[in-house]
Amino acid sequence: MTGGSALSLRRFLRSAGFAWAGVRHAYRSQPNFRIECWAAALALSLTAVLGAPLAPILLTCALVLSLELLNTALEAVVDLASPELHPLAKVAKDAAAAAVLLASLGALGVGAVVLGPPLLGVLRGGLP
Ligand SMILES: Nc1ncnc2c1ncn2[C@@H]1O[C@H](COP(=O)(O)OP(=O)(O)OP(=O)(O)O)[C@@H](O)[C@H]1O
Repeated sequence: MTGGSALSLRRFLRSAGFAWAGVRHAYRSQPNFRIECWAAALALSLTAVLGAPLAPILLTCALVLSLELLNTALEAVVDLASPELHPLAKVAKDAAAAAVLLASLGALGVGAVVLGPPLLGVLRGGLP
């Protein structure tokens, strides 16, 4: 490994460590993020057990969790910039919360379309 690529790997691992700290902070401080993590784990387990297509479920889980992390980041920035009540702070927080809600509703739809039929099949007869 050349000196340059060793340096890039170290930089990548350092950045990944910061990102992991963000995930741990969100998991500790945001009840909604905890629920979404466990819902994603459940959806991915069901996908594996039922032999359903993985890609749409994986992408949907990543979308919801990423938006919740961005919502957490935005809340922190808004609280830092505007600790007092301000109409623009409310717009920012509510719009970010709406993005998470919209993605979560979409995830429910994707889950129903992708996992619904094989789940019904199992409930009617046995594993596929
Ligand atoms: N600085 C502020 N100025 C104006 N409105 C705010 C401000 N901070 C929060 N709000 C509004 O008050 C309501 C509740 O805000 P809060 O921060 O408790 O959000 P939340 O939805 O409970 O999210 P979380 O529980 O993840 O912090 C939201 O409508 C939000 O937009």
